[in-house]
Amino acid sequence: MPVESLIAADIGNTRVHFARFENFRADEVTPPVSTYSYSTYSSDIQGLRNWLTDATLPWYTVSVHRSALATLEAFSKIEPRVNSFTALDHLKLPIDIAIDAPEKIGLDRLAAAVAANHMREKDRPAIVVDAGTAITIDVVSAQGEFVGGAILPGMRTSAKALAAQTDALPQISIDLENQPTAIGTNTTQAMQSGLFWGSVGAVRETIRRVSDQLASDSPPQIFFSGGDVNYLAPWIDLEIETVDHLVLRGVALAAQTL
Ligand SMILES: Nc1ncnc2c1ncn2[C@@H]1O[C@H](COP(=O)(O)OP(=O)(O)O)[C@@H](O)[C@H]1O
Ligand SMILES: CC(C)(COP(=O)(O)O)[C@@H](O)C(=O)NCCC(=O)O
Ligand SMILES: [K+]
Repeated sequence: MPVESLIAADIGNTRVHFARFENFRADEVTPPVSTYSYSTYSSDIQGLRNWLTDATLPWYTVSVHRSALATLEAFSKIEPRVNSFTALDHLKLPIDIAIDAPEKIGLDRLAAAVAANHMREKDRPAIVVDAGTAITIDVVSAQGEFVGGAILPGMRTSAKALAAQTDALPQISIDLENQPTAIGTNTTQAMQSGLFWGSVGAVRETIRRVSDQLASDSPPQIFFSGGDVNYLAPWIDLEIETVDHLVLRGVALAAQTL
């Protein structure tokens, strides 16, 4: 039976994203009617309560952060507007998985792949880029199997690593709104340049290598999503499709199959 109205949650390492879907249709991968997010570390449950409507709905989640999942699950037990709470695992996500240890795959990666698999043109493989705490670049084959991908640090994660691993480099804030000058004339600018343009180049090169390895008859369709997508995507110089809430849409699709 289709689950037309539901709450989907994507519990990431920086933010937890929620979406309410109404009149969800799998054939259209209907976008959410409303979204909310809180920090993974502070879990603003009161803000979540305020965001909820009066409707009592079933909840479905994917998580890559255990304590934030535990916090949300505890909330679900005391909140009357949570009808049911399903933490999806790889067996409940509707996609064939062709990797070494399917139970170890990040469920956000898998949920995004579910959505991309649904949205891609038949016979074209999909490459799914999700830019958050980590940047993940994953592949759905032309046959619709999740076949693996690549994981690299997100820009803020790389910035933290530079500050932590050196004596002299400061912790810098990453200004994603303004693209940095390539030739930095001070330490902060130099770090900003390397982090930003390095990430752009890393993503582009990885997509190129992945495409080469796929060697598919039809070119892969490239989907971009995640909190930092709007900063990264304009610089990739490839035909890409930016999709809001790809992981959450994958969760909503999975709910239809349970
Ligand atoms: N310290 C921070 N302060 C403000 N925003 C941040 C900070 N760290 C990350 N962000 C933003 O939070 C968002 C996290 O992206 P998201 O896709 O939700 O990642 P994840 O799934 O890893 O939690 C990004 O837009 C990122 O730029
Ligand atoms: C790679 C990730 C850390 C990305 O997390 P995110 O940036 O969305 O917070 C997450 O998908 C994860 O914990 N994966 C587990 C290992 C794997 O996917 O192979
Ligand atoms: K990510």
